[in-house]
Amino acid sequence: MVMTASSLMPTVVIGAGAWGTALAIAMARNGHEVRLWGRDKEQLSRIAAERMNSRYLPEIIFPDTLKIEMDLEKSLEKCRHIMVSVPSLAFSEILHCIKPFLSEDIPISWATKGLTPHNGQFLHDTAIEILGPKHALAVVSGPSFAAEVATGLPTALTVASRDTAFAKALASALHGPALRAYTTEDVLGVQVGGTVKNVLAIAAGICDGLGYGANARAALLTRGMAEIMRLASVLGAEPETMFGLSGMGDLILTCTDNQSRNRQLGLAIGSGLTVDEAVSKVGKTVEGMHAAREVLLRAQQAGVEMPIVEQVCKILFEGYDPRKSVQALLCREQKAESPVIGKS
Ligand SMILES: NC(=O)C1=CN([C@@H]2O[C@H](COP(=O)(O)OP(=O)(O)OC[C@H]3O[C@@H](n4cnc5c(N)ncnc54)[C@H](O)[C@@H]3O)[C@@H](O)[C@H]2O)C=CC1
Ligand SMILES: O=C(CO)COP(=O)(O)O
Repeated sequence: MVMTASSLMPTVVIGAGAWGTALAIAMARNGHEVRLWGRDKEQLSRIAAERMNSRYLPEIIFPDTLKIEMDLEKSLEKCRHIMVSVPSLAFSEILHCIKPFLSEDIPISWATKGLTPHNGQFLHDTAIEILGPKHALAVVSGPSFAAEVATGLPTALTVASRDTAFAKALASALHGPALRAYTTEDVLGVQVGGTVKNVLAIAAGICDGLGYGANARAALLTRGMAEIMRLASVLGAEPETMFGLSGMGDLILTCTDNQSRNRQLGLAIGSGLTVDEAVSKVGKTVEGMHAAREVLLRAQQAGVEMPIVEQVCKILFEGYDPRKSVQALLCREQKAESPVIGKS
């Protein structure tokens, strides 16, 4: 059977946070039958009664084709596609939880950005390890704040899958008057960009919180991009992907706009709060905080220098003074500017 947007319906979106809800709304606005499930039953009942997710996306009324699903097991029996949108910390737990109810022809996508905690795996590898090799898998990524997508502001996304039919069908399910969805086969590249940019957004927030100005921010973004490129190329991703929506696009968005929770954390640290105080001030999902150490470890294993990521780790986990970290970056050995492979 040819895979189309309609053949992916009903889709069950797992994770009724900001992004899961926004993606469910986007597909439902295109007339697709979508079910939204979250682990908090009380919150789900409230969403069902109000026809909106007032905690994360207030005032956005759900389209009629978006239904709330209280019983995950039952919804999995009927669905034709599952989209996971929980934080990376919960990703493998969710896959273990749904696995017993899945047949192998059900395609799975996720919008989670980050790595699997403790082993630092990319989520695609974790998905294969848990679910086996038979499911079609896709990653949704790109510069996309949930609130703007839910409001219907213009946005472009990338759908990455080794299964081109699935990528096209999912892109078409998401594609609407204000949402443009592109496809790529570079699953690894899309995951590298979406993961590392969160760590760099913390760095950009710190830099701005310290009041270091626009020149410093531009330098940080550019050198941060060089770090992404180096890691991506050593891991085997396509360099072009880094210049696309899921790489440079998301790096620019997250490092420069205060809607980013990663940037918010950095801003709070840069303005003088301790890391613990900053975490509780932001009080939301901050993926870069979880990914930073794992990204650095991967870079070290691959022999890639990522000085900005390294300083972010020192600030987050070793109590380094952010001013001293910036100083350490500025004091690095003088060298030719080179964002290319193998150089630093
Ligand atoms: N918010 C945004 O604009 C965007 C978010 N993302 C990514 O999407 C992922 C989810 O982020 P958000 O929706 O923003 O987070 P959120 O904090 O708004 O919501 C997360 C949801 O996951 C649920 N959850 C947490 N642990 C769970 C578990 N063990 N089992 C089931 N549900 C669990 C929470 O109850 C909550 O409903 C993250 O990886 C984030 O980087 C990607 C693009 C845009
Ligand atoms: O990934 C995002 C936008 O593309 C959301 O960024 P934050 O998690 O930093 O809010």
